[in-house]
Amino acid sequence: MFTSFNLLAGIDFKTKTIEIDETSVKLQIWDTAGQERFHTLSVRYFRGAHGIVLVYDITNTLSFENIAMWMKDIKSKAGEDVEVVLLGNKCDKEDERKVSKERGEKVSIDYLSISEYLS
Ligand SMILES: Nc1nc2c(ncn2[C@@H]2O[C@H](COP(=O)(O)OP(=O)(O)OP(=O)(O)O)[C@@H](O)[C@H]2O)c(=O)[nH]1
Repeated sequence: MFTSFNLLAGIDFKTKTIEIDETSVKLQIWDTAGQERFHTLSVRYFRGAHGIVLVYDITNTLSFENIAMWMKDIKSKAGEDVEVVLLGNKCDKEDERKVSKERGEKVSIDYLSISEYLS
């Protein structure tokens, strides 16, 4: 279970402790808003991150097009060793898909297709 704190409008902070190879690992997860009005604020949290998960909505072309902007910011503001994963969300809505799997896969980072509802 996640312990969740809503620090500011547009930023959620969650912690979770998991076991990996009998070692206890505490995850700190910053959930920043994708909306334009929170963009500058969200980018501040890139610095010091070990991993960044970018999520777009497969039924919304604009949300995919925004990924390029986020990648640019990650390149300039996050550390060089940061791991980036791209998730195409809402794959339960295949009939409403606007962004092809191929477009998602063309972005040169790890790509996965997911659904919050089918997990
Ligand atoms: N069908 C479907 N709906 C989803 C899925 N994931 C999220 N939603 C819906 O999409 C809407 C937005 O979800 P949020 O989790 O608020 O999205 P968000 O990316 O955190 O939004 P921001 O933080 O404002 O950028 C909600 O109505 C969710 O119920 C999914 O996998 N499938």
